Amino acid sequence: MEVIPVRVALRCRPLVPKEINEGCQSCLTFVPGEPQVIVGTEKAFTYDYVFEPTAEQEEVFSTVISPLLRGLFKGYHATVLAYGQTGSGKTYSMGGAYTSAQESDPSVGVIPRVIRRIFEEREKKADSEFCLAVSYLEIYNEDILDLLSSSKDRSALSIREDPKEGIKVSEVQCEKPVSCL
Ligand SMILES: Nc1ncnc2c1ncn2[C@@H]1O[C@H](COP(=O)(O)OP(=O)(O)OP(=O)(O)O)[C@@H](O)[C@H]1O
Repeated sequence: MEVIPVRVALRCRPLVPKEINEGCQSCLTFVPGEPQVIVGTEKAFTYDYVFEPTAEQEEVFSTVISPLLRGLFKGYHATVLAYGQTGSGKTYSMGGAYTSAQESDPSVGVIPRVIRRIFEEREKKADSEFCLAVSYLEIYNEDILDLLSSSKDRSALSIREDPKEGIKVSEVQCEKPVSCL
């Protein structure tokens, strides 16, 4: 059987206070023990994982992200894509609204948890050589912006296809330690 290297997780967030005040109601039913939701009364959708509103960040992380991190340390690439309409919880799940003061807070999301785990793993594997680098891009109104750029008026970057390196964003800032250069 062909292995599909893409997994889809559905996370349903709790109603936010504004929705509760407006009298909104959840329209999803969760099928116990199955990664399946029913919208209304009859439309059923099945995913690789389904998280109910009560699921906490730790559960999402240990179920969906931890296997990717195990793969990462065996040399595989990993991509996590948050997709959903505005207000559906992408920033919350990815942990984009995170400050260093909240580092150990159970509410922190995927990104700070991944970073913590990578550094912990690096400590454990003292016999391996690591090179950690980071870039941070935003696509806004179809423009690609470099969030690590300190220049005040960030100009949009372009995507190019390099015969050797493949598709890349030219001139993106990549923060890496001197030992990796
Ligand atoms: N699992 C959750 N538990 C509790 N609150 C949540 C959860 N997911 C999202 N929220 C809350 O719902 C609101 C909207 O979430 P968020 O800002 O993450 O949405 P978004 O998908 O990033 O929206 P946008 O596309 O507009 O940036 C926020 O107030 C957030 O705190």
